[in-house]
Amino acid sequence: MLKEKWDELADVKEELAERDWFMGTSGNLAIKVSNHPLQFLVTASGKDKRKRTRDDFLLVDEFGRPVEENHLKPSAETLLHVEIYRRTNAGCSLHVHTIDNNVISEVYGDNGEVTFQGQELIKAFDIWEEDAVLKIPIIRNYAHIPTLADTFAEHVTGDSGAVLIRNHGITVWGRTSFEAKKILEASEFLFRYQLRLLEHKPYQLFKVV
Ligand SMILES: CSCCC(=O)C(=O)COP(=O)(O)O
Ligand SMILES: [Zn+2]
Repeated sequence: MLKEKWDELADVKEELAERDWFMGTSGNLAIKVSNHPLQFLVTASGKDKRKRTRDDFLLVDEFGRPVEENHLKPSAETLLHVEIYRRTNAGCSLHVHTIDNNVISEVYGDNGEVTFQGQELIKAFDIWEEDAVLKIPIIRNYAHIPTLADTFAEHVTGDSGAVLIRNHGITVWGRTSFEAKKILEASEFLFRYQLRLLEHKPYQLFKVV
């Protein structure tokens, strides 16, 4: 099981690396290994996530502490992943910093959320109604990680979802790694679309949906 989950997360990491979503060692990924006790694999802190090595991940418990003595440190943002696995049935959580998610988070940061409507890719969030509205929350980037995790946790209300951290990045989660990746890719598509749209229709910024 552990080996299977390790390989699954390593494959996701490789795919996100191909998209160049781990600039400057940023980003962290996690995958649940067991429910009782709650244990998940998380990326080791400060690594170049474009490389595939035997030190890429370590197993942590429900508090984000390494399960075994280890020379590796869990991601500095492990507590955000902890909140996801404690509160939901998610199986995988992904955090990346991109230019698009940072710019979107700054443009709409004062609103506390960014809203999308009338875009086909909203369906990737399992929202199928014709005029459905997708809201992605934007939270403040607290340097104190327990405070960041507490603020983040307020928005972790379902087994899949996405939260932007202002001028920092996005964290998404899903029941499976496939679902988490789908939500991440769809979010980044929507962010790029919205930013491109603003170049052509700047007044869209003030449109209330
Ligand atoms: C160098 S990026 C700053 C830390 C961060 O936001 C991040 O995503 C990576 O931290 P980690 O400890 O998971 O490597
Ligand atoms: Zn980060």
